[in-house]
Amino acid sequence: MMTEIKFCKPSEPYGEFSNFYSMPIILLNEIWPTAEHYFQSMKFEDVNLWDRIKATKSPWEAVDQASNLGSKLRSDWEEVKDSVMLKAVKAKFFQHNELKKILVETGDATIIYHNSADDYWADKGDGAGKNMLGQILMRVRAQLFEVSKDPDLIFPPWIAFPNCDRGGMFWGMGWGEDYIIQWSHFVDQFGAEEYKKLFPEPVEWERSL
Ligand SMILES: Nc1c(N[C@@H]2O[C@H](COP(=O)(O)O)[C@@H](O)[C@H]2O)[nH]c(=O)[nH]c1=O
Repeated sequence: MMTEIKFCKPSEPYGEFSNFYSMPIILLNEIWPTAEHYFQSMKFEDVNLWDRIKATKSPWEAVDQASNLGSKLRSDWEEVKDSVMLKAVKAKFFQHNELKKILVETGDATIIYHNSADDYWADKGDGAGKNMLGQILMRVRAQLFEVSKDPDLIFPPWIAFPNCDRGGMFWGMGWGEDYIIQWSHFVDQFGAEEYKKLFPEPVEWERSL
Protein backbone atom coordinates (compact mmCIF):
# COMPACT_ATOMS: atom_id res chain seq x y z
CA MET A 1 0.00 0.00 0.00
CA MET A 2 1.16 3.49 -0.75
CA THR A 3 2.27 5.44 2.31
CA GLU A 4 -0.09 8.10 3.56
CA ILE A 5 1.08 11.23 5.32
CA LYS A 6 -1.54 13.08 7.31
CA PHE A 7 -1.10 16.56 8.69
CA CYS A 8 -3.31 19.09 10.38
CA LYS A 9 -2.01 21.62 12.91
CA PRO A 10 1.23 23.52 12.34
CA SER A 11 2.60 22.27 15.68
CA GLU A 12 2.08 18.59 14.82
CA PRO A 13 4.13 16.27 12.54
CA TYR A 14 4.32 17.61 9.00
CA GLY A 15 2.87 20.86 10.35
CA GLU A 16 5.07 22.58 7.75
CA PHE A 17 2.40 21.57 5.21
CA SER A 18 -0.24 23.67 6.96
CA ASN A 19 -0.88 27.10 5.52
CA PHE A 20 -0.80 28.32 9.10
CA TYR A 21 2.82 27.29 9.51
CA SER A 22 4.84 30.35 10.39
CA MET A 23 6.98 30.92 7.32
CA PRO A 24 6.84 33.98 5.07
CA ILE A 25 6.30 33.91 1.33
CA ILE A 26 7.06 36.59 -1.20
CA LEU A 27 4.49 37.17 -3.94
CA LEU A 28 3.30 40.30 -5.77
CA ASN A 29 6.39 42.10 -4.44
CA GLU A 30 5.11 41.76 -0.90
CA ILE A 31 6.22 39.64 2.01
CA TRP A 32 3.33 37.73 3.59
CA PRO A 33 3.89 36.37 7.11
CA THR A 34 2.27 33.01 6.24
CA ALA A 35 0.75 31.37 3.16
CA GLU A 36 -2.62 31.87 4.88
CA HIS A 37 -2.17 35.65 5.04
CA TYR A 38 -1.66 35.67 1.26
CA PHE A 39 -4.54 33.28 0.60
CA GLN A 40 -7.02 35.24 2.73
CA SER A 41 -5.93 38.57 1.19
CA MET A 42 -6.48 37.32 -2.34
CA LYS A 43 -10.19 36.97 -1.55
CA PHE A 44 -10.40 40.73 -2.15
CA GLU A 45 -9.58 43.03 -5.01
CA ASP A 46 -8.98 46.09 -2.85
CA VAL A 47 -5.26 46.34 -1.97
CA ASN A 48 -6.10 48.31 1.18
CA LEU A 49 -7.81 45.21 2.47
CA TRP A 50 -4.69 43.17 1.70
CA ASP A 51 -2.73 45.50 3.98
CA ARG A 52 -5.21 44.99 6.79
CA ILE A 53 -5.01 41.23 6.52
CA LYS A 54 -1.22 41.24 6.06
CA ALA A 55 -0.85 43.24 9.26
CA THR A 56 -2.65 40.67 11.44
CA LYS A 57 -0.38 38.92 13.91
CA SER A 58 -1.36 35.33 13.21
CA PRO A 59 -2.98 33.25 10.45
CA TRP A 60 -5.98 32.74 12.73
CA GLU A 61 -6.43 36.49 12.92
CA ALA A 62 -5.98 36.74 9.16
CA VAL A 63 -8.89 34.30 8.71
CA ASP A 64 -11.04 36.29 11.15
CA GLN A 65 -10.22 39.58 9.47
CA ALA A 66 -11.10 38.16 6.03
CA SER A 67 -14.30 36.65 7.30
CA ASN A 68 -15.36 40.04 8.76
CA LEU A 69 -14.89 41.48 5.28
CA GLY A 70 -16.99 38.71 3.75
CA SER A 71 -19.35 41.07 1.92
CA LYS A 72 -16.43 42.38 -0.17
CA LEU A 73 -15.39 38.92 -1.40
CA ARG A 74 -14.40 38.99 -5.06
CA SER A 75 -17.22 37.60 -7.14
CA ASP A 76 -15.10 34.99 -8.94
CA TRP A 77 -13.44 33.65 -5.77
CA GLU A 78 -14.81 30.12 -6.21
CA GLU A 79 -13.26 29.95 -9.69
CA VAL A 80 -9.87 31.30 -8.72
CA LYS A 81 -9.31 29.94 -5.21
CA ASP A 82 -7.50 26.76 -6.30
CA SER A 83 -4.99 28.66 -8.39
CA VAL A 84 -4.44 31.17 -5.57
CA MET A 85 -3.75 28.25 -3.22
CA LEU A 86 -1.36 26.69 -5.73
CA LYS A 87 0.58 29.96 -5.99
CA ALA A 88 0.86 30.26 -2.21
CA VAL A 89 1.97 26.67 -1.69
CA LYS A 90 4.39 26.81 -4.60
CA ALA A 91 6.03 29.98 -3.27
CA LYS A 92 6.36 28.48 0.20
CA PHE A 93 8.15 25.33 -0.91
CA PHE A 94 10.26 26.87 -3.65
CA GLN A 95 11.40 29.74 -1.43
CA HIS A 96 12.42 27.76 1.67
CA ASN A 97 15.01 25.04 1.26
CA GLU A 98 14.28 23.40 4.59
CA LEU A 99 10.59 23.04 3.69
CA LYS A 100 11.37 21.95 0.13
CA LYS A 101 13.50 19.15 1.54
CA ILE A 102 10.65 17.88 3.74
CA LEU A 103 8.21 17.85 0.82
CA VAL A 104 10.66 16.21 -1.60
CA GLU A 105 11.49 13.53 0.99
CA THR A 106 7.84 12.42 1.09
CA GLY A 107 8.57 10.75 -2.28
CA ASP A 108 5.38 9.30 -3.65
CA ALA A 109 3.41 9.25 -0.40
CA THR A 110 -0.19 10.42 -0.52
CA ILE A 111 -0.44 13.67 1.40
CA ILE A 112 -3.67 14.22 3.27
CA TYR A 113 -4.86 17.32 5.05
CA HIS A 114 -6.71 15.57 7.86
CA ASN A 115 -9.31 17.88 9.38
CA SER A 116 -12.92 17.05 10.17
CA ALA A 117 -13.84 20.76 9.99
CA ASP A 118 -13.05 21.08 6.27
CA ASP A 119 -14.48 19.05 3.40
CA TYR A 120 -12.87 21.04 0.62
CA TRP A 121 -9.21 21.68 1.48
CA ALA A 122 -9.13 18.69 3.85
CA ASP A 123 -10.47 15.13 3.99
CA LYS A 124 -13.32 15.98 6.38
CA GLY A 125 -11.72 13.59 8.85
CA ASP A 126 -13.35 10.52 7.33
CA GLY A 127 -12.01 10.65 3.79
CA ALA A 128 -15.19 12.17 2.36
CA GLY A 129 -13.55 15.57 1.76
CA LYS A 130 -11.76 16.60 -1.44
CA ASN A 131 -8.35 17.06 0.17
CA MET A 132 -7.58 19.90 -2.24
CA LEU A 133 -4.71 21.19 -0.12
CA GLY A 134 -3.16 17.71 -0.04
CA GLN A 135 -3.61 17.47 -3.81
CA ILE A 136 -2.00 20.86 -4.32
CA LEU A 137 0.96 19.88 -2.13
CA MET A 138 1.43 16.78 -4.29
CA ARG A 139 1.25 18.94 -7.39
CA VAL A 140 3.93 21.26 -6.06
CA ARG A 141 6.02 18.22 -5.15
CA ALA A 142 5.72 17.04 -8.78
CA GLN A 143 6.87 20.49 -9.94
CA LEU A 144 9.86 20.26 -7.58
CA PHE A 145 10.64 16.80 -8.96
CA GLU A 146 10.66 18.22 -12.49
CA VAL A 147 13.64 20.31 -11.43
CA SER A 148 15.34 17.76 -9.17
CA LYS A 149 14.50 14.89 -6.82
CA ASP A 150 17.58 15.63 -4.71
CA PRO A 151 16.21 16.88 -1.37
CA ASP A 152 19.43 18.75 -0.58
CA LEU A 153 19.76 20.60 -3.85
CA ILE A 154 19.36 24.33 -3.52
CA PHE A 155 17.51 25.89 -6.41
CA PRO A 156 18.92 29.02 -7.99
CA PRO A 157 17.30 32.25 -6.84
CA TRP A 158 15.81 32.90 -10.29
CA ILE A 159 13.77 29.69 -9.93
CA ALA A 160 12.89 30.04 -6.24
CA PHE A 161 12.01 33.74 -6.52
CA PRO A 162 11.06 34.34 -10.17
CA ASN A 163 9.49 37.69 -9.36
CA CYS A 164 12.44 39.23 -7.53
CA ASP A 165 14.69 41.17 -9.91
CA ARG A 166 18.42 40.58 -9.79
CA GLY A 167 18.99 44.26 -9.02
CA GLY A 168 16.23 44.52 -6.41
CA MET A 169 16.59 45.35 -2.73
CA PHE A 170 15.34 41.94 -1.69
CA TRP A 171 18.79 40.37 -2.22
CA GLY A 172 20.59 42.93 -0.11
CA MET A 173 19.23 42.07 3.32
CA GLY A 174 17.67 39.49 5.59
CA TRP A 175 15.93 36.64 3.93
CA GLY A 176 17.06 37.35 0.33
CA GLU A 177 20.66 37.82 1.38
CA ASP A 178 20.58 34.63 3.48
CA TYR A 179 19.23 32.73 0.50
CA ILE A 180 22.07 33.94 -1.74
CA ILE A 181 24.69 33.01 0.89
CA GLN A 182 23.22 29.52 1.34
CA TRP A 183 22.99 29.07 -2.39
CA SER A 184 26.57 30.17 -3.09
CA HIS A 185 27.90 27.73 -0.46
CA PHE A 186 25.89 24.99 -2.06
CA VAL A 187 27.13 25.84 -5.56
CA ASP A 188 30.75 25.79 -4.33
CA GLN A 189 30.24 22.38 -2.77
CA PHE A 190 28.40 21.01 -5.77
CA GLY A 191 30.82 22.45 -8.32
CA ALA A 192 29.96 25.61 -10.22
CA GLU A 193 30.46 24.06 -13.66
CA GLU A 194 28.23 21.07 -12.89
CA TYR A 195 25.61 23.35 -11.38
CA LYS A 196 25.61 25.57 -14.46
CA LYS A 197 24.84 22.55 -16.61
CA LEU A 198 21.72 21.89 -14.53
CA PHE A 199 20.74 25.53 -14.28
CA PRO A 200 22.03 27.76 -17.07
CA GLU A 201 22.02 31.32 -15.80
CA PRO A 202 19.55 33.78 -17.28
CA VAL A 203 21.33 36.81 -18.77
CA GLU A 204 20.63 39.06 -15.80
CA TRP A 205 22.16 36.51 -13.40
CA GLU A 206 25.31 35.87 -15.46
CA ARG A 207 28.57 35.80 -13.51
CA SER A 208 26.69 35.32 -10.24
CA LEU A 209 28.00 31.81 -9.70
N1 LIG B 1 -8.71 26.34 9.44
C1 LIG B 1 -7.42 25.91 9.69
C2 LIG B 1 -6.62 25.46 8.62
N2 LIG B 1 -7.10 25.35 7.34
C3 LIG B 1 -6.80 26.28 6.33
O1 LIG B 1 -7.69 27.36 6.44
C4 LIG B 1 -7.94 27.91 5.16
C5 LIG B 1 -9.43 27.98 5.04
O2 LIG B 1 -9.83 28.24 3.75
P1 LIG B 1 -11.24 28.92 3.42
O3 LIG B 1 -12.24 28.28 4.35
O4 LIG B 1 -11.43 28.56 1.97
O5 LIG B 1 -11.04 30.37 3.67
C6 LIG B 1 -7.17 27.06 4.17
O6 LIG B 1 -5.91 27.63 3.94
C7 LIG B 1 -7.01 25.76 4.93
O7 LIG B 1 -5.87 25.04 4.50
N3 LIG B 1 -5.34 25.09 8.90
C8 LIG B 1 -4.83 25.14 10.18
O8 LIG B 1 -3.65 24.81 10.38
N4 LIG B 1 -5.61 25.58 11.20
C9 LIG B 1 -6.88 25.96 11.01
O9 LIG B 1 -7.53 26.34 11.98
